[in-house]
Amino acid sequence: MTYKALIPVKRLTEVKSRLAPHLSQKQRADLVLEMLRHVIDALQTSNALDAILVVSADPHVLAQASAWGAQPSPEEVPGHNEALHAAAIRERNAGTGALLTISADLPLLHPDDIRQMRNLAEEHAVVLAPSRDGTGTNALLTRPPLAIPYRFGPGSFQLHREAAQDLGLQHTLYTSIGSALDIDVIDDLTALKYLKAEAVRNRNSLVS
Ligand SMILES: Nc1nc2c(ncn2[C@@H]2O[C@H](COP(=O)(O)OP(=O)(O)OP(=O)(O)O)[C@@H](O)[C@H]2O)c(=O)[nH]1
Ligand SMILES: C=C(OP(=O)(O)O)C(=O)O
Repeated sequence: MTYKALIPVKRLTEVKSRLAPHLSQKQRADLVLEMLRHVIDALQTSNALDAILVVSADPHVLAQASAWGAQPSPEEVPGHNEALHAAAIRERNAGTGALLTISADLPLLHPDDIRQMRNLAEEHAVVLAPSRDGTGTNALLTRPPLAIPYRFGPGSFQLHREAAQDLGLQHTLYTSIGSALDIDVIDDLTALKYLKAEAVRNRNSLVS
């Protein structure tokens, strides 16, 4: 079965508006590209995926994705959920068995996070990775693509979980420091400093 990742990325002129009081537009664009590269690297290193697609309307994002070994996927329909839906339809029609739709702004994501979500997907049609505050969806693994509709936005975690429940699908949660910390507001950048050290300690304890 073919497993692929979809990473949605806005136009760089529009990213991280919640950080605008603290960072210039260039700083926000550079931050997004730095985190995107980290997410692509974690996905590649996991060896758990057959392809990684970056879905964006921004030519610079698509070019960087290609330079980093991901597949550029030009946005066919504008909008977060709409762009992902169009890409997922195309992948389902092409025979892709499962899609890991994952946010581009997860600076502590680790290859083990991907491996563990993929393992969970063997027994569950839907794997949900909530954001740190429990309201967002930082990663959504569905087998097949579009097993549940995309409902990204405020309160998306509950909406995605309710969709799986309403459709009677086997679903489960995956939570780790790496999957839960997405960078949206200035407090997330503060938390990053502390959680990075904790993530390293946790992994060292696992391997020791
Ligand atoms: N391709 C695409 N990706 C999007 C769109 N809207 C959001 N995303 C991506 O979806 C993920 C979550 O997006 P948000 O947190 O809502 O947007 P953001 O730029 O990270 O932050 P804010 O501007 O503060 O909301 C990020 O990877 C975004 O780049 C869209 O319309 N098209
Ligand atoms: C879009 C989402 O999150 P955020 O805007 O907080 O990144 C989401 O979790 O559905």
